Amino acid sequence: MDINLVNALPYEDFVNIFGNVVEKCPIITASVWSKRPFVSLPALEAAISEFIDSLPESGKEGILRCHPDLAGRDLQRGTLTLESREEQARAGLDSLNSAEASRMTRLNEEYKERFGFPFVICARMNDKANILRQLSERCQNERAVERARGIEEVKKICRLRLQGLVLTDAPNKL
Ligand SMILES: NC(=O)N[C@H]1NC(=O)NC1=O
Repeated sequence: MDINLVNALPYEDFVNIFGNVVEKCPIITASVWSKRPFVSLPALEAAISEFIDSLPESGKEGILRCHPDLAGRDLQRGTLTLESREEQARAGLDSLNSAEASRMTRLNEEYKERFGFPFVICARMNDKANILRQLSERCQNERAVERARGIEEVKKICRLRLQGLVLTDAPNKL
């Protein structure tokens, strides 16, 4: 999809197509529509990033809380968003053995208990062993470090989702 086409979209279509580039946060997409025209895809990405950075810390934590656990209840129940389902499958999180699954559940709970938001990592850039290792290591961090780290990961997920929508000929939601 050409950037000129993106810029020409009415907000209903823009939100419909790009509303989940940040998981379950269509308000971000709806807000950056006002910043059109974007000179390029990275400019659209930068506008999203700036919006996120402008939020208070509670808002950033809110974004993290919109993310499903990795290999969690939503995956088991089939209630993940399409994007998250594909990302988690790509990292092999839909085929954990029982030892891996129980370790993931225990560490996810420990992480949420400690920080009050879920562990977020760009699943497409990691495999399951790496995710488990980072989950265990990041449980040891300070809350502010983890908040910032989680937001960095949200931005990586967003970049890959945007690229998937704009740089491919994948059918969009129009
Ligand atoms: N918890 C978490 O990191 N979830 C996200 N990660 C990712 O790549 N897709 C998601 O939904």
